[in-house]
Amino acid sequence: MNTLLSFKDVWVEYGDRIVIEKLTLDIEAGSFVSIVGPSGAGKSSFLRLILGQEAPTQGEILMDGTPLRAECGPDRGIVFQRYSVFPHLSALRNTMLGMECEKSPIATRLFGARRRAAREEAVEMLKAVGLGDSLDLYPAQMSGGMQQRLAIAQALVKRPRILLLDEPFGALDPGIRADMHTLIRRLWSDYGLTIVMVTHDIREAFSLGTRVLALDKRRHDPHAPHRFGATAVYDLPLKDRIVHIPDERVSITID
Ligand SMILES: Nc1ncnc2c1ncn2[C@@H]1O[C@H](COP(=O)(O)OP(=O)(O)OP(=O)(O)O)[C@@H](O)[C@H]1O
Repeated sequence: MNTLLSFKDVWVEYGDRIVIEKLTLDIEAGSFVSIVGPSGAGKSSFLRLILGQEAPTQGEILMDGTPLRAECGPDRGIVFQRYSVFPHLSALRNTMLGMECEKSPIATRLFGARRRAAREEAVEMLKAVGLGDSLDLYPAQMSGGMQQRLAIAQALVKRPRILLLDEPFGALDPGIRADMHTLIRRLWSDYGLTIVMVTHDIREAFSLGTRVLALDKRRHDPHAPHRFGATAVYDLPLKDRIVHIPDERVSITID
């Protein structure tokens, strides 16, 4: 087992409200972890911890054995249910922007050969998500499914190792969802990603995940619901969907 992330007795508290408590678990490189749980159980907080947008109140999170930096890095990308993309930019500019911000944080614009290289990478990524014919469209001219494809391209163009998905398909029609499931499986495999996905759809959790993790409170105080936080109450590994780990990148086959 090649552990990518380790949570060691992690707690998240906001003032006197405990949201996550005593969370200890490892996430294997190349796995696809589905996170389920009731509303308010701390699923998005869990993603924010991995993203580095938030630091644990207690405990520690290790990535490759070293403490995770409490800042968003290019090694982690995220896709939300909606509104991830910029409405005033075309699909191509939306996809290039991530690279421009990273490589030119002040001007957020690249020039000359670097710009041409970024454009090529963005076009490749848009092709990979099925938007090769929509480079010049603006989000308002796209369907919900196309916008989510764009959000995925935007996250993946920075070549993250970990892709975080926060109910990414929740707002889509069932037929489009099925297409998106096929897409995300392919990208997971092609790019050797480790995926952590929050979903309210239990079927989706089981059909995509190599592991399903349920976050919920083990203890309730009806007079003070904020006193206890959620932790991993179920942690179910699903068949052998993870495989070879050549070098550091991971290749995956799905049975
Ligand atoms: N910055 C914050 N300050 C105070 N409380 C917060 C903050 N962020 C989240 N919370 C609280 O933490 C709890 C967990 O929120 P979180 O969004 O992680 O839950 P969730 O499981 O993702 O919920 P949902 O399924 O409804 O999206 C909620 O009670 C929320 O009100």
